[in-house]
Amino acid sequence: MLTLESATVRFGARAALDAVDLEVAEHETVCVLGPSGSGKSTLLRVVAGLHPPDGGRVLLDGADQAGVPVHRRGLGLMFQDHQLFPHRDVGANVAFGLRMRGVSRRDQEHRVGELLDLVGLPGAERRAVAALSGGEQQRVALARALAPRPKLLMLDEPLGQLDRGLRERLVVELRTLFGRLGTTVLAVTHDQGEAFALADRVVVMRDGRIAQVGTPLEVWRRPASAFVARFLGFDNVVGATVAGTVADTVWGEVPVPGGSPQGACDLLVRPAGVRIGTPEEGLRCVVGTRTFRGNHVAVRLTPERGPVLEAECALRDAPEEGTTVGAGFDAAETVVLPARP
Ligand SMILES: Nc1ncnc2c1ncn2[C@@H]1O[C@H](COP(=O)(O)OP(=O)(O)OP(=O)(O)O)[C@@H](O)[C@H]1O
Repeated sequence: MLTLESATVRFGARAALDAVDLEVAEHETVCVLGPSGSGKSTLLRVVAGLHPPDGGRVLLDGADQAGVPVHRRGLGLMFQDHQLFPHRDVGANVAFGLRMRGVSRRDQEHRVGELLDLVGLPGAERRAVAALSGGEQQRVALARALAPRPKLLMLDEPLGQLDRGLRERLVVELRTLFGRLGTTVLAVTHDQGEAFALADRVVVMRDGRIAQVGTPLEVWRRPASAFVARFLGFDNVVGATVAGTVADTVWGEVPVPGGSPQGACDLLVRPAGVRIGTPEEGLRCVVGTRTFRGNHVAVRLTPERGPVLEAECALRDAPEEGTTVGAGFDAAETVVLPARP
């Protein structure tokens, strides 16, 4: 339904979007992720028609959108810079897009009621926007974006300003809602947790290019590069040379899954794949900080050689800070990443 063909946007000599190809299928939720400045908002703005591409094309249902203004693209926008109208009540905010399209007053009222039920704010039509909590305002903004039944809903940091607990709850609600409505969604977020919980596919961006596209599970299991691995929060990445099922690294020999690419590469060892034993077993390390994360502990280990290692262990197995332990590696939790460029 949405196709980007080699979409390019330049600011001066720099490409904020560098020949990006992307397809979003009908009923699909795609989340674009990436560090600050990687081009996420630029991608959304090009699709929305808020910024013309300097090269390439944007197609919606096969139709080239060159020259088509924002309000003619059939999109629902929920952008940070499209805040609610503070002096209008909830009903008037949700009805905005319908009024613009000349929908009759009766139909507007009916649709607004429907939308408010849908986003969990039944009967809120006459409430003042300023008197709503952040989460409620977010729901109103969503109802407003959905009201004209857009063919594509575009969200920019949809839950950005909300606190963590509320975000986690809303993200599940959104996913259920989009599934039920069959809405096609393109969302941008810098929060990986949010993207992974919401998306059918995630797009990881770096310097205006796509670093990886895949389902959350694919990207999580097999990051395409050291960049993606680090972006996902995996810091145990070292240079390695793989021969058979063994990677030679600064940490010593690390077992890797059968069928891994051979030769020079980057190697990711997930924290769950670092086993902590006695100093006689494996790589000698001094135990640094321990961070309690609900049902496990993240332990930072300083090995006798090579970069810091993060290990994950059960609460009762967490070693004392300052003690010396031995680290072993589990092949099932290692991923051979493509060679460095
Ligand atoms: N109007 C503009 N003029 C000049 N440069 C711009 C403009 N808009 C964006 N850029 C540059 O383009 C690059 C991509 O910006 P963009 O806002 O798309 O990134 P982003 O991934 O959305 O970042 P963030 O997460 O911080 O919002 C950045 O280097 C940014 O400085």
